[in-house]
Amino acid sequence: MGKRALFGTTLLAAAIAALVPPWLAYREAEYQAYRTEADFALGYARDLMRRVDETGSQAFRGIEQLAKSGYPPCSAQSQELMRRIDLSSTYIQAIGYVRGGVLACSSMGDHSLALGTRTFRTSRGVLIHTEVPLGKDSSSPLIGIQRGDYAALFHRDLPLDTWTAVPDVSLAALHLEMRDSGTPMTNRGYVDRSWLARLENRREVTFLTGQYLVAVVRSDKYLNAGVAAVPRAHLDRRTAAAAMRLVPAGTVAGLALALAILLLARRQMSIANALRHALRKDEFFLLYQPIVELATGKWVGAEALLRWRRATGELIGPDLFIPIAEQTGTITKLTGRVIRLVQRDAGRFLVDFPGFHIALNLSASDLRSTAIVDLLDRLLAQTGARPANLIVELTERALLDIGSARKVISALRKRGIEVAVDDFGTGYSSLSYLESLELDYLKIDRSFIEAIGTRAPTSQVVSHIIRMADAMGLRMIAEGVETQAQADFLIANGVQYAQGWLFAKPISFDELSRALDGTLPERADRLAAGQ
Ligand SMILES: Nc1nc2c(ncn2[C@@H]2O[C@H](COP(=O)(O)O[C@H]3[C@@H](O)[C@H](n4cnc5c(=O)[nH]c(N)nc54)O[C@@H]3COP(=O)(O)O)[C@@H](O)[C@H]2O)c(=O)[nH]1
Repeated sequence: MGKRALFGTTLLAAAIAALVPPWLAYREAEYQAYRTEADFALGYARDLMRRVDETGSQAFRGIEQLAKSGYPPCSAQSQELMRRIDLSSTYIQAIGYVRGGVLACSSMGDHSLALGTRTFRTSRGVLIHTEVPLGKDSSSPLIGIQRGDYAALFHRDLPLDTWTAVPDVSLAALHLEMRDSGTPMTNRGYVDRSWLARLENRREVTFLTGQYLVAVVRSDKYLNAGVAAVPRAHLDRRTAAAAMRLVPAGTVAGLALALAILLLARRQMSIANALRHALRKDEFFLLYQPIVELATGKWVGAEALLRWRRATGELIGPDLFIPIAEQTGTITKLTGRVIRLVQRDAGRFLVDFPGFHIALNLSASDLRSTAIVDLLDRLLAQTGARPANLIVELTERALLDIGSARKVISALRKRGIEVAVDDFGTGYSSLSYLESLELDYLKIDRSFIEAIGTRAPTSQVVSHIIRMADAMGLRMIAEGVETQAQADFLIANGVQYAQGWLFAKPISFDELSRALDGTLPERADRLAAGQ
């Protein structure tokens, strides 16, 4: 990524980081306000439903008592029973005997009362008289429930009488079978009957519609539903109050995050600048970590590992600067430098040791063009080494751009330079993905080697990786071998090569060369021959 692009990306990331937390805080405020108001609405609807259910229960109990009493209708005993039922109930206003749509006698006495024409028959055979006319007044406050020959009357508003504290909340109890027509059994304020459809098969539901937050609760006992509709203004006020608490905290978090991104980017950019300076000042050098053939213990190669020593003497590890070099586009220059350092260190060493190899790490950017192949060709030409003296290590991440990777890998292998997939198992690639590439070695990541013989969840992974590499015909190099037990396990499981502190830490080329003296037959022969 170029300097400008990095700068732009950083600013964009900082802007997003600054805006997202306050936005999330506002969404959280909306959610909390909705939950609170929805809980209130549900509470009102549930309470209304409980009262309506109790009204129905009192009506049906009274009617059953009268029907089972065996007293002749409107007899003195029957009317006495009606009065007792009426007095002992909290909701019933009157209960009586119905003849031809008229309450012929009731707990109020002998005078008759027409039940009106607005009557609905439920599927359970109950008649609901939604407007029982009281005298000349057509807007009757009474509602009647009739089963068989008896009916109980109620004051329509009785189940609503406790909600004086929330006068603008609409409330209604509706019979679920009344559908499009019919008056609610009881109601206050605006209620839309179509809201019932939102219940579907649920027992209760809350939702926002138009100017209301609505709760609908179905009765457990009867075919009724209670509805409570809270005006949206309540919700808006509660959202604003919650936002006043949460958004400032979100804003602070957002600004802190944006600042952290800017500081991190500044640090990255300063390291990137320092890297460019270091390249000019030649502050890099290589260490080589031997790669051991497990069956013989022989050093058969070494991985070149880059180090940066600043003018101050400070040593910086590749874990810190390689990722930044990759992000800032300096990595191809660094790889070029590594190749020149190998050339400088090894000289004609690889001609002397044709069986020895140097492994080089490449990054994703190195694979974008075949220029890397030309650099390696030049290294071979200038050192007199054979292609088999080089192994190229590619991380799974570098292989993500499979098109470019395939092109470079193919060019390398055509020359006889072998290719290893590095840090295998740490993410990114799938088996089928790897199978589609021509590879020679699979390096088993240190994290899996560490887990050998432990109770770590990944302890079994290494066996799977070994089986998989075998099946793909790949040779294996285990990374980070630190104990003899790990080495024994790897030998027993057929892993051919390893590197790690058990055998040797990364060392300078001079140390490598000295340590190899006499250990390789080539060098021993030459020494014996006095060359
Ligand atoms: N693109 C490039 N990447 C490079 C280059 N040089 C190094 N790197 C990558 O940086 C990562 C860290 O490397 P380093 O700090 O050098 O660590 C290596 C070994 O020192 C370490 N190691 C080896 N054996 C052991 C061990 O037994 N225990 C232990 N704790 N650490 C051990 O592992 C690193 C080697 O890893 P790998 O390359 O995966 O084989 C690292 O990812 C390097 O690849 C470069 O020039 N270019």
